[in-house]
Amino acid sequence: MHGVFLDLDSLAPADVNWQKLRNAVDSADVFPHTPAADIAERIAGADVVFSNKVQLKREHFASAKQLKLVVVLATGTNNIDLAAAAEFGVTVCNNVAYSSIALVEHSAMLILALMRQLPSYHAAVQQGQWQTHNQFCLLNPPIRQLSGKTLGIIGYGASGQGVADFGRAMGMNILAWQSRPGTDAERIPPRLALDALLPQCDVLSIHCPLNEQTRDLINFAALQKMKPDAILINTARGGIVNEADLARALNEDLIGGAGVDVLTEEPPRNGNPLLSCKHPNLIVTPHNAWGSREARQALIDQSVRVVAAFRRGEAINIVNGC
Ligand SMILES: NC(=O)c1ccc[n+]([C@@H]2O[C@H](COP(=O)([O-])OP(=O)(O)OC[C@H]3O[C@@H](n4cnc5c(N)ncnc54)[C@H](O)[C@@H]3O)[C@@H](O)[C@H]2O)c1
Ligand SMILES: O=C(O)[C@H](O)CO
Repeated sequence: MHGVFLDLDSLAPADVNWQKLRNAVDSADVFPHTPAADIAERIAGADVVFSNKVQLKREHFASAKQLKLVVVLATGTNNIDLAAAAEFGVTVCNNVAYSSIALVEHSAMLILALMRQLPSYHAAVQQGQWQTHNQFCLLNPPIRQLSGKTLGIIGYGASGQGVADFGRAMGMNILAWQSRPGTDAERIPPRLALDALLPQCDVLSIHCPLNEQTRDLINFAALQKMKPDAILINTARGGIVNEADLARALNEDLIGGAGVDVLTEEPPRNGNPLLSCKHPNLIVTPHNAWGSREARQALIDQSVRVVAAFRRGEAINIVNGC
């Protein structure tokens, strides 16, 4: 079985044991990254393709005659044409819950930083405002506690449940919006329609996949329904939140702040409304919520199991029903 790694460097492989995944196939071509124009040629002789964020489209599945398996080195599979893969008999598997702890820690960091106005206070100290103040402390803009506030979760899967647990530990009330009914074991909190959820949230955290149902889910109309001091967190995918609408909502003080780890274009070579937005309570991180060393190793370990299960004829983590 011949494997092709299209974007190994996206895993920052230097401090993890990725060779065990290389050894899960009989032979391999390993590319640190792959420009779109080179994909077809590189995967032409592959039985298995490993991709984190390289986009695999219909034309690639049509031309890669030997391809049997795509292992997405991520949870999100929005970079893969899943229907086309199924049409050409290619199984697509992802990695589940490997980064939940990292995601929860990153989301918690953003929630706390924004509720406590960390960007403004950091800037104030750097600009010398504390040094020249007539009191011993700075208390403007207002600092808010989490206890007693309402945390809304969109997408109550691995990371959504983990962020809900963090919220409960902080004394928050949890509400969730989820596309499917949950099991008792998942302890899904009251499920509300999105329109009913939005006005109640002090913090809204997004944890659903990007797909045709969730694209632009949080648009200007949705943002207008939120509390004027609400905090929006998106560690899921760019495109679920309309970025121009979010920048406008921040500029017009319709919400109190936002923490965003993901953008529609990554890296954002062509600019982005959120990168030019100067709102004092906006934090943008470079899609690295998942990226702890522990999570990257867990991703590799799980991918080894995915390949081994496929080779045994007992595929796991299938996302395209094939
Ligand atoms: N920023 C990062 O570093 C990072 C890391 C891991 C995952 N992610 C993204 O976060 C997403 C969630 O990750 P996860 O591990 O919690 O995945 P998960 O599959 O465990 O949970 C996703 C949940 O969303 C629900 N859902 C699906 N469609 C929905 C819809 N239309 N409306 C509401 N809920 C819907 C699913 O039923 C599921 O419960 C991934 O799809 C991925 O795109 C980002
Ligand atoms: O979906 C994921 O797992 C993250 O975006 C990291 O690739």
